[in-house]
Amino acid sequence: MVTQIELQNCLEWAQNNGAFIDSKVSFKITQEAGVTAFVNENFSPKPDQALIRVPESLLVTSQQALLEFSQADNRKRILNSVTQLYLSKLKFGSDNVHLKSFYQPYLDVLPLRLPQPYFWSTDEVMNLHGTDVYLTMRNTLNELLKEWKELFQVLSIEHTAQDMQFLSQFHDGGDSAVISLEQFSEYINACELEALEWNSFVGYLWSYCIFNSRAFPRVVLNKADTDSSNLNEGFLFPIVDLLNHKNDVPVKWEMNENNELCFMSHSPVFNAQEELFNNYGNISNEKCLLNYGFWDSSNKYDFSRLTLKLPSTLPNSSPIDFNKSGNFISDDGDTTILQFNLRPLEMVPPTLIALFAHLSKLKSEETPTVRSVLEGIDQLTSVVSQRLLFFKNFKARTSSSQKLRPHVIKLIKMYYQDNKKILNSTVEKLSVLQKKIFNANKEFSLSFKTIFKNDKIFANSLLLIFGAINYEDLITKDCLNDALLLWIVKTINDKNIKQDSFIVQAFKEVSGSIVIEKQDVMEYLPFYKKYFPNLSERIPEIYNVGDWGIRQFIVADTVIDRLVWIRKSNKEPIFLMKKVHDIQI
Ligand SMILES: C[S@@+](CC[C@H](N)C(=O)[O-])C[C@H]1O[C@@H](n2cnc3c(N)ncnc32)[C@H](O)[C@@H]1O
Repeated sequence: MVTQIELQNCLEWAQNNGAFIDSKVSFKITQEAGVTAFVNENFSPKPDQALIRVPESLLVTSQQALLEFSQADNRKRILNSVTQLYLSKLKFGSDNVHLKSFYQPYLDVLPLRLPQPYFWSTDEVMNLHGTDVYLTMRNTLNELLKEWKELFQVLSIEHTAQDMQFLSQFHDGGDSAVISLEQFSEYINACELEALEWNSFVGYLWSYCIFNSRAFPRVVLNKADTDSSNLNEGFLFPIVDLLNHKNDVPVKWEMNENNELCFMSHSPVFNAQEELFNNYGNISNEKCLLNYGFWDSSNKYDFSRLTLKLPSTLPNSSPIDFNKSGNFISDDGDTTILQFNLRPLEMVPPTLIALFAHLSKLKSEETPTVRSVLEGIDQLTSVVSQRLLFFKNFKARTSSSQKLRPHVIKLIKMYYQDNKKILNSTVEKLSVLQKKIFNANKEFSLSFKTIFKNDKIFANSLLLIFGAINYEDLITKDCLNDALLLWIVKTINDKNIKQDSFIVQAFKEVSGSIVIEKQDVMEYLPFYKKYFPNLSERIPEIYNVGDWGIRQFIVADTVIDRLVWIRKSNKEPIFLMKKVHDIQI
């Protein structure tokens, strides 16, 4: 941890070199967040009152980096990488690095041991296995390794012996292999931070993490050369980078006419001893963890990610443009990966509902229908519930040799708990949405439970056939589908039933278009023989009125496919009129 003396030296260095720090602001070192800024007295900042001003000459930018690595030749694409390498050289290199002695007091307050999970022990990292954070870390490290190798090639820098040995484990030196997070983690942990060489991969990773957690975007410097290609270019802003983060805190960073970069807080009032925060952007906890190594359980910008791997044909056939909606991640020709953010304070993303309604569509449905949407919500609920189970079943694990550090276990537990909370609330939201859609379409529905209650003669016949005393018995005796088939054919044969009933209409439609092959008949024969001619003889007042031929049952089964939605929560079959349901995306 940074010491009080190092912090003091850095503040003095900045002030001796023209920085202004308002006397109402002081810095302390805390157990929870390292260096932390506080206000000393109650006050209300005036609009545009700079609490901190730092001359441009104190910033660490790509300009200084290019003086050290002139071979990089101002290539915009790699400017951040060059600055990161420069930072590694400043921190871990010898004294003759450009401006090293000047920046030394600042370099001393950049913590060597970082809280980001890239620097956790292998056992700690393995507790994230199966999460999105785990995948992101693996991908980031693989990308970073490639970026670092390319940079070294451009700058003709040699790798350290330790890095060479690490890379030699992989065929073609890790160029095309995907290195596992476990392998990376073991390697990172094997490197001693105090003895890092500036050109080591772990040195570059340290620098990347410092940059990721402390850099500011170049656009705030108001430089005329700012164009779209260097919007991502960053620089280090000593002193202001000692402020911790809080979402929604109103702050401003601005260059003044004296070429000083200013930090303004637009909070209306401060109380003495209150923390003075910066705002790194309203960020989710996943980003807080990966980029900064902390977690805030009250973060309203938090979300849980739902990653779906689908055969490419499925999303491709849907009318939704997932690229435009921002859900598209990748497609290798066979599999498409889509990602959806589930946010506690927002509704379930309509594109996600629309996708599942599309996946639940029948061939006979050209557009999403009430049935396909309700069915889609059921399917989506299953997927979310499965993910929920993963987060619920988490137990911190460790190999016998390594101890998990308590503050890391706390972070990991918060990660699992908060994801669990979001997924739980998503399941609830889906249930509420499903009820809302169902209730809005109630007049176009008919539940089999109601049919059973109202059609006494039919219900009595089921007592004789299945021994079902009540509706629930049909479920326990597993004869609900047979009962449905019998009821549909009975309804069609009933002269008193309105011919415009949607069930009769659907039956007629199917009956008029269906082509029945011999093998269909063979398939239905066991079912048919189970009941006929027996039923026509035992209960002729129902089962000997009209047409009870096998064809009727084949048609009735297709009618069930098209109209019946089986509510997942209680397995209740409900007839739904075929009706378009628009989802506003
Ligand atoms: C830009 S630095 C801020 C100065 C930092 N406290 C230090 O000791 O150097 C960002 C780092 O500060 C810590 N940090 C920032 N905001 C925090 C917060 N709200 N809670 C806990 N730690 C925080 C994290 O370690 C993060 O990586």
